[in-house]
Order: sequence, then structure tokens, then C-alpha cells
Amino acid sequence: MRLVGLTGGIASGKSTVSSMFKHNHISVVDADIIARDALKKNSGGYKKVVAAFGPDILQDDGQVDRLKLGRIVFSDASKRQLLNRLLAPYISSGIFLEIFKLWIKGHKVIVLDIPLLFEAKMDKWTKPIVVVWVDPETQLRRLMERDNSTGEDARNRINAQMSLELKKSQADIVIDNTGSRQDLQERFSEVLSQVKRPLTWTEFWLSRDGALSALLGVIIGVLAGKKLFW
Ligand SMILES: CC(C)(COP(=O)(O)OP(=O)(O)OC[C@H]1O[C@@H](n2cnc3c(N)ncnc32)[C@H](O)[C@@H]1O)[C@@H](O)C(=O)NCCC(=O)NCCS
Ligand SMILES: Nc1ncnc2c1ncn2[C@@H]1O[C@H](COP(=O)(O)OP(=O)(O)OP(=O)(O)O)[C@@H](O)[C@H]1O
Repeated sequence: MRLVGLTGGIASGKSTVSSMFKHNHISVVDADIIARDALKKNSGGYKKVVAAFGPDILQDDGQVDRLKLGRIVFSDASKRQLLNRLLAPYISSGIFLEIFKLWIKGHKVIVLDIPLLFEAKMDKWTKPIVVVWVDPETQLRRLMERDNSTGEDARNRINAQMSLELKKSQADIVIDNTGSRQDLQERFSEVLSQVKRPLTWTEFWLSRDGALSALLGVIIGVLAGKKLFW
């Protein structure tokens, strides 16, 4: 099994690239969706976060007001670390559960779309690591346009993450998404062929079919051994 790490900065284009993988029938585990589930009303993560941040972060319907919580944590590093600490066990177990479900189904290449791949030290599980990079001006503009946010809110969110330059320097594959969507599509086609190249032996043994082959090999070996010695 090949676990491909997909990361980048906020609004650098990870979800756009992740949709391209899905269109090409490659499974994607989306950490943002798992993190959203971890904050759903009455979930374990929700209870811990409400206990720590107080009922002021709730909407009238009892759900977490994500905009409000976002404003709090993206302007205060210690509160952000607290939120990360509270949600991390739910997010990592959610990611591993999704990987396991896909492994059972026999998927051989799985893309993990994890914004905080490096920050959460999950990069050691993935190879190759694909970083979607944009230049800082484009990143700020796209973020403000997409979220309809002020420059201050957008800068706070960008600064809450490890620098995109540092992420770029640790990537196996860099997708420069500063250009047009057409440019991105062309670069993506090159990356897709790298991601889909045949599995290495290690990746094969880690896949469901590889593990089953190994198990079958062991069973045949044991049976053959018994026959020899009887
Ligand atoms: C603070 C929250 C409620 C804000 O919700 P909101 O709907 O406004 O943003 P959303 O969840 O869609 O995240 C948008 C982007 O923000 C960035 N981001 C999210 N959480 C963090 C964080 N803790 N630190 C740095 N960047 C983050 C990511 O690039 C993400 O793609 C939410 O982001 C959250 O619960 N974050 C903590 C969980 C987490 O770490 N998520 C990232 C998954 S690896
Ligand atoms: N090449 C491009 N040209 C123009 N707009 C783009 C391009 N790529 C992405 N966008 C737009 O930029 C915004 C950010 O992209 P996207 O949502 O994919 O980023 P992201 O990295 O997934 O963000 P987040 O970290 O918040 O999840 C979106 O509005 C998207 O439509």
C-alpha cells in the first residue's frame, strides 16, 4: 500500500488537487472532514472542547460556532495548541480508521490530504509527500476571496501554520499552483503518473493482497513442513 501525503498551506490548493485525484479514481482521506466530525455536537471531541473553551463558542443550536472558535485559536497560539491537543487523538484515530477501511477493500494507493501533515509529524507515514505551493501574495488573495475574510483574519490563519517554504523544502514532489487552473491540470497529470507508478516490494507487502500472499505463503510453508517431518 502506498500512502501519499498531500499537504501545503491554507488555501494553497490542496482540496483542488485532492478533487483531481478523486476524479482519477484514487481514494483520498480528508483530514479536514475528519476534524469536522470530531467537533460535531455531543461527540467526544466536542465535549472536551466545550469544557475547555466554554459555552460562548456555541451557536443557538448547540453546534460549535466554527467562525468564532477559528477567530479565537488563529489569533492566540496557546489556545490553538490547546485545541490541537484536545482534538489530535480523535483526528489521528479517524484517519487510521479510514485508511484501514480502504486497506480492507484492497486499495493500493491512498492519498492523505492533511493540512498539518508536518506539524502533526504524520509525514513519517507517507511517501511520497506532495506539497501544493503558491506564492505568498496569491495565497493571501485566494484565501480572502474564498472565505470572504479580512486581511488580518487571513494573515492570522496563514501564520498559524509552519511556513510554506519550509514545507516545500521537505517535499518529494512540489506542485506550484501559482498559475492558472489549466497550468495546475498539466502539472497534476505529471504528478499522477508518479503517484500511480508500480508499487515497490515493500509497498506491495503492506497492501491487503501482499499481506494475504504472505499469510498464504506461511500456511503453505507450515503444511509442507509438517508433511516432510511426518
Ligand atoms: C478552528 C476551526 C474550528 C475553524 O474551522 P473553519 O471551518 O473556519 O476552518 P476549516 O476547519 O475548514 O479549516 C480550514 C483550514 O484551516 C487550517 N487549519 C485548521 N486547523 C488548523 C490548526 N489547528 N492550525 C493551523 N491551521 C489549521 C487548515 O489549512 C484547514 O484546511 C477548525 O479549523 C478546527 O477545528 N481546527 C482544529 C482541527 C485541526 O487541526 N484541523 C486540521 C486537520 S489536520
Ligand atoms: N490554479 C488556481 N487558480 C485560481 N484559483 C484557484 C486555483 N487553485 C485553487 N484555486 C482557488 O483557491 C482557493 C483555495 O483552494 P483550495 O480550497 O483547494 O485550498 P486548500 O489548500 O484546500 O485550502 P484549506 O487549507 O483551507 O483547506 C479556492 O477558492 C480555489 O477554488
